[in-house]
Amino acid sequence: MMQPAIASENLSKSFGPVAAVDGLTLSVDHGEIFGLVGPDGAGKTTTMRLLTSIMDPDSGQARVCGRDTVSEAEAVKERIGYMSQRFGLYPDLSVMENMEFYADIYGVPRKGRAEKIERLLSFSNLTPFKKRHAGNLSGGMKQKLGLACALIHTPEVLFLDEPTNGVDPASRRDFWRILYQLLKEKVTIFVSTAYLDEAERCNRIGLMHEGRLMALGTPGQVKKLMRGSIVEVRAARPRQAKEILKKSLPDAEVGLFGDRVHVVTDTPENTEAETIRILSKAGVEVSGARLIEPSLEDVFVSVLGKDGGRRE
Ligand SMILES: Nc1ncnc2c1ncn2[C@@H]1O[C@H](COP(=O)(O)OP(=O)(O)OP(=O)(O)O)[C@@H](O)[C@H]1O
Repeated sequence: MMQPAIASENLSKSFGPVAAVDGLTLSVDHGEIFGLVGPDGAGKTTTMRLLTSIMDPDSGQARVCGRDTVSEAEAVKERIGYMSQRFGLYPDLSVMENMEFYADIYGVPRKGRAEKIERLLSFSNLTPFKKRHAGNLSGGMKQKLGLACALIHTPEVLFLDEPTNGVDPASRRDFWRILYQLLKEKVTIFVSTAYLDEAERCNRIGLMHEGRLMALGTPGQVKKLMRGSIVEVRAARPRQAKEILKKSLPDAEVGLFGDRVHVVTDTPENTEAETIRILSKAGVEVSGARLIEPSLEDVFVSVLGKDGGRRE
């Protein structure tokens, strides 16, 4: 039987009193795109560092491409690509020179190297910019160059730590198109993100909070973990509507999602009518209340608590 691309068992790492990664057990198959989702400080970066053999765990173990991340760290590093949050691009070097630099670092053979760089530049739509200094690229283009550099040695597994953080929506879509192309070429992708719309695009996701996996499965399976139903309320003054509903419905969970108020309840039929009644009585104009399918964001709030699970 083929080994999974990534397999970890009870992987743990603490920094003083903080359990950054706490008993992480998961496995990712070849050709899969797996999303690690969680708020800032959840332990995503530490997980990446453990799986990419940059840091050793305190306990537990992990195998990547069939190799142990501690005793066979070099073999792991040869087979993976890693784009960290502070991926080192050289601003004074051109796009092309950055690629050359990483090709040297990874020991990519001279023979066939030029073709490979050309192919990666074209793949990431950077060919027209190959002479431009990396420092003068837009945020989205920098991320694409980072990706191209992480792919220079044809890795089997690609680790991407919040690759689209702070990138505009159009560039994020563009970046994901490239990731899907890579999947077609049978690269396994392990990506962390704080964006839930991106999590929806993964084959499977792990929801991480305070170093632990709170949920693991396809986005559809994770959504089924949601307790209760959601009534979405559209009101003229959503913030005020949220506060009023919070006070009037102490047993329900009330949150603001964009300009909509979500009320989590076990009795959706009653709640639909009740929210309209409560808000109308308080003088807040309501244009509708209806039962909706939970999004991953709803699940996130329901699993992690009202603050979204941020660790200070
Ligand atoms: N080198 C370190 N020394 C001390 N504490 C650390 C170190 N690295 C991480 N931590 C702590 O471990 C916890 C998890 O951090 P980690 O960076 O893995 O989370 P994250 O989910 O990647 O968040 P972010 O997106 O902000 O990087 C945090 O409380 C963080 O402060």
